Amino acid sequence: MTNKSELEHLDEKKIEQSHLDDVIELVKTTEDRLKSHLEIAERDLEVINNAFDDIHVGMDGDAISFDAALSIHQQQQMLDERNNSWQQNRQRLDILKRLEKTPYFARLDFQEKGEPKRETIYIGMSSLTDQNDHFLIYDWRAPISSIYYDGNLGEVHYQSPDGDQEVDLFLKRQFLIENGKITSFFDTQETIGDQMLLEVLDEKSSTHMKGIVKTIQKEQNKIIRNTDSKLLFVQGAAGSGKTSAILQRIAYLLYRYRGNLTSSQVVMFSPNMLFNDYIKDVLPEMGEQNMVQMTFIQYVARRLPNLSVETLAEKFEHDENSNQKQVSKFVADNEFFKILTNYSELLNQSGISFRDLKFQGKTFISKEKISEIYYSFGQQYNLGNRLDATVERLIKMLHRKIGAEMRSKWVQERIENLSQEELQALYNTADQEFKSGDNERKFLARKIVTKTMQKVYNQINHLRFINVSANYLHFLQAVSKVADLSKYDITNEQWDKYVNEFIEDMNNKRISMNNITPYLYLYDLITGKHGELDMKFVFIDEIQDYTPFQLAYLKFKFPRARYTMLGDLNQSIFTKKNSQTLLSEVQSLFNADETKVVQLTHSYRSTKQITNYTKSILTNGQKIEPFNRDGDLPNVIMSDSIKGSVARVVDQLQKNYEQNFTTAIITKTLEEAVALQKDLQQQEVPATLIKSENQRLAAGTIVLPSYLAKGLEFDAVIVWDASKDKFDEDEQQLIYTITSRAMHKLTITAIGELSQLLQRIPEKYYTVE
Ligand SMILES: Nc1ncnc2c1ncn2[C@@H]1O[C@H](COP(=O)(O)OP(=O)(O)OP(=O)(O)O)[C@@H](O)[C@H]1O
Repeated sequence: MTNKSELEHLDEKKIEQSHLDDVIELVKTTEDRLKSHLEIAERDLEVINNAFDDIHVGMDGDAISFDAALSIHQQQQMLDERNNSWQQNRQRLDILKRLEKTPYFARLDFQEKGEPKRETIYIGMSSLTDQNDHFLIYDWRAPISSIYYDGNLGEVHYQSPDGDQEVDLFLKRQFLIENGKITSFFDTQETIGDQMLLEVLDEKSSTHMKGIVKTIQKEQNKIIRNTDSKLLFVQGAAGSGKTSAILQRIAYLLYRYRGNLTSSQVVMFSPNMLFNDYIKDVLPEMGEQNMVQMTFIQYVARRLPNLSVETLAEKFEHDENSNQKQVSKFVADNEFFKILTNYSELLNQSGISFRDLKFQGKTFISKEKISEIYYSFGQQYNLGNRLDATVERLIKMLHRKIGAEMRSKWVQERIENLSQEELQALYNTADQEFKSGDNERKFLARKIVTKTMQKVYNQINHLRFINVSANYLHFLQAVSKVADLSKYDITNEQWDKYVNEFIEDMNNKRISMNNITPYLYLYDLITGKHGELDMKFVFIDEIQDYTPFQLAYLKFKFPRARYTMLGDLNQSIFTKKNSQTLLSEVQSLFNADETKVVQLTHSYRSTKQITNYTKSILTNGQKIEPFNRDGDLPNVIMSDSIKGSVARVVDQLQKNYEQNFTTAIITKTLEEAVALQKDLQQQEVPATLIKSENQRLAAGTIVLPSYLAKGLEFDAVIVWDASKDKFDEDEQQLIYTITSRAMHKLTITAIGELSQLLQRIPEKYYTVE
């Protein structure tokens, strides 16, 4: 830079700072205005609440007059409205407080095609207008803001509600602002310049994920702003910003469809609960509410509270032999989904198993009778309305039974033996009067029988008379007759074994991950349960760990939703898929013209040195391009005993600490994590053991098993015990997942000899100590 241009730059900075000061001033006045609105609203709420109390006090006994009821209703409505607007204003105030520190991060100068004048706009986390509705800040999600992320200078396009718009872009300026002061700014030709990205990526990791609004990349912007695909499938390398991009996408969608979309109509399936905790601040920091978030296991297991469902740890540490693998593959397949769907159609003629409905230990309506009723409805009925009609009929029978039962001996005896308190509890009012003793008896008899029969009523309404496990068992038994198992390399004996394991599990009140989804699917088909029609967007992260069956089931459960699926086929730690099969299986669930596939190949998380190392682990890997950020080469520490290796880990922790790096030590299994943390404790090295997904990430050194590290990232990672034969050949993806968690520093430890999977990596990519 010449002196002149330096001077110009300084002048320019002054002008920008003075503009920034003006904007901050306006933010502050807007804040003050809002605060006084809030105070008034709070006082109003108090007044309404007090009035409410007065109405309640004014009511005589239980009889509510029509006027009082109306008044309560009106007051309630008013209260709700005020509460809502108070809530909205509160949220807006939080946003303004953030804007006060950093109102915007970019400026664009452009001229819209056909317009006479150039325009200058500033882009920030949220929009801000002055008294004349003139925009001082544009929300990063506004249509025009798109050109900040997408375009180079010159002619660029963006999508507005009126269609494609063309503009001539003259200037793209980025600001770094701290507490209301511009620390630096730079004009860029590029999409989002490397300089700003580099500064962001150089920051330290934290126990909570950060938003990426200022530096969204062009490819990521495509994902964020896509609105026309039914299925948006994102394949991205480790650290390519898949998770970051979907969180921004959710914020974008909530903005774009404001008024028609609420956060409860967006659900995200994530790899584990630890990850949920990790990402939970991103949306609130953008002024949006979090979506519904859960893991697939949570989603299915909550429907079967009486069965214990295989856990993440059990699933990961359960070693299958090759026969079992074949069966697991078959029951996880799309084909199996179809077989089950077809089987359910046969059930419309015959075959559903029922349970006796019991009352006081005796059969009240037998399963044969229920079956007779169920199949008495004509061919035009489907499974769902057949069941509804059956429920209706059973309830009628129950009512008849109540009438008959009222005269029975046990009821008469019960009435005679009622204590004064019990009597009082049965009467509608304390001083209830009856025309005759007979009337009173009838009243009490009905109350007693209805109360006792309530259980049966609940059983009918909750469909307890359907024997779900017997139905599922019949289905499993029928599979070997309706499907050609040899096509899947499965013998009849192997299949029988699988069926017997299901029976054994049921006897022990357990269910495997393999069975739970087909089990629920059959239940839903029998009960005719429609999916959740209200859900508008479904996000599935780490898609590679889902089976085609599970995906088909989710599609069935959320039939109207648009899907965003993200994954990295190189990180399949459960399904161990190594090809594009998943993508084609997923695509088969959607129309090709409604599907969009996006590839993210740049990896932002790790230094160039770490990415070069981790990508060499993959022999069949996708294209991965490191981001040009420098750091140390990964180091491999060889020891000849566990004790020696622990001592070296302690040294490395100290070195990382000196560089201000937080370290995660990742072990393959939970057992190893527990043992290692104990060893560290003995050496008085503090480290938190994360042994379950229900825990939270802690600050400082942590030790955790591989399957809990999914989706997370740490300044420094130490891979514990990557010794020879520790990882099988098909566990390439697992070791890739572990190592790719490191942002700035990666260390591998091994005892005796290094894992054969890591020996293949070219020596130039690491050092050995
Ligand atoms: N455009 C961006 N600007 C700034 N940081 C980014 C950007 N994209 C990604 N990052 C950073 O890169 C890191 C990795 O991002 P993220 O966790 O979203 O990747 P991922 O593809 O979901 O990774 P994985 O599949 O390995 O879990 C995060 O620290 C994120 O903040």
